[in-house]
Amino acid sequence: MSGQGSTEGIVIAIDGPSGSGKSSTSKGVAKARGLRYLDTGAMYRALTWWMLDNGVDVEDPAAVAAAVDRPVITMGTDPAAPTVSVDGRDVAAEIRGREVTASVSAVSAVPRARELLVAAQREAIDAARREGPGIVVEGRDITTVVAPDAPVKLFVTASAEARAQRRSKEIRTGDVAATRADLERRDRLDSSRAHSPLTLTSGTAELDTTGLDLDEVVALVVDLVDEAARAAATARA
Ligand SMILES: Nc1ncnc2c1ncn2[C@@H]1O[C@H](COP(=O)(O)OP(=O)(O)OP(=O)(O)O)[C@@H](O)[C@H]1O
Ligand SMILES: Nc1ccn([C@H]2C[C@H](O)[C@@H](COP(=O)(O)O)O2)c(=O)n1
Repeated sequence: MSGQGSTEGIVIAIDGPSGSGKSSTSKGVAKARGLRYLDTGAMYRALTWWMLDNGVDVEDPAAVAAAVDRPVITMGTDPAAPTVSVDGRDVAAEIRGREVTASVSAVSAVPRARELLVAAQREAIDAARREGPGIVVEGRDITTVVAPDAPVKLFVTASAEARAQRRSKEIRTGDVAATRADLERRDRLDSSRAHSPLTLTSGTAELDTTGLDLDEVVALVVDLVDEAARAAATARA
């Protein structure tokens, strides 16, 4: 709850390039305002993990499309302890591995994969709205495709160097140049695919976090959420 407006049922849509801080910011905002949190990148990663584990050729879009209905992906949306499982198995660690990271852009470019996951994401949003608290959803096409009518839409960015430095610190590698090359490769693929590419469109505010620490970014976004809640309360009065 904010001072004047309720955040009940609110949807916050956040997109941005790899490693820009979408997950950390989304979790921080969701915790601060008692909202749920949905990491849609984890859903594409879980699907990719299943494809690799089942010997599907992830570079073959027809093979991916034919298998896409088979795994059951389940997401836990508590921002303090988000979970991701495939056919009942917790895959939180596996989906962050090198192999999945290298293949996830190919799988997420397959239209049938997007169709299924977007439908699941919209169901999660509807459930959160029905049950009260509202939700922060982050990914690559949330502001454009999944929830284009969300009252708060943000495109979180940071320079490639800042993103590479942050990610290198997180995964404890000194090879910042290789980390940067990985991030930039994924950004290129995710921004140039034919279906639902990562794009900043009008109506979405860009937030460049290059010179800001995480607490500052979370505080800025919480202010935007409270402002949207107040505006909604005023419109209802
Ligand atoms: N404003 C910030 N200042 C410093 N570090 C940050 C900031 N925002 C995020 N980080 C750190 O940067 C790393 C990447 O952040 P995060 O995982 O939230 O990015 P992401 O956009 O969700 O990445 P991906 O798209 O790969 O899932 C994490 O280690 C996180 O703690
Ligand atoms: N809404 C989304 C979310 C993610 N993806 C794809 C593209 C990313 O490279 C990959 C992994 O996401 P991350 O964990 O880095 O956030 O999943 C997408 O296409 N659409």
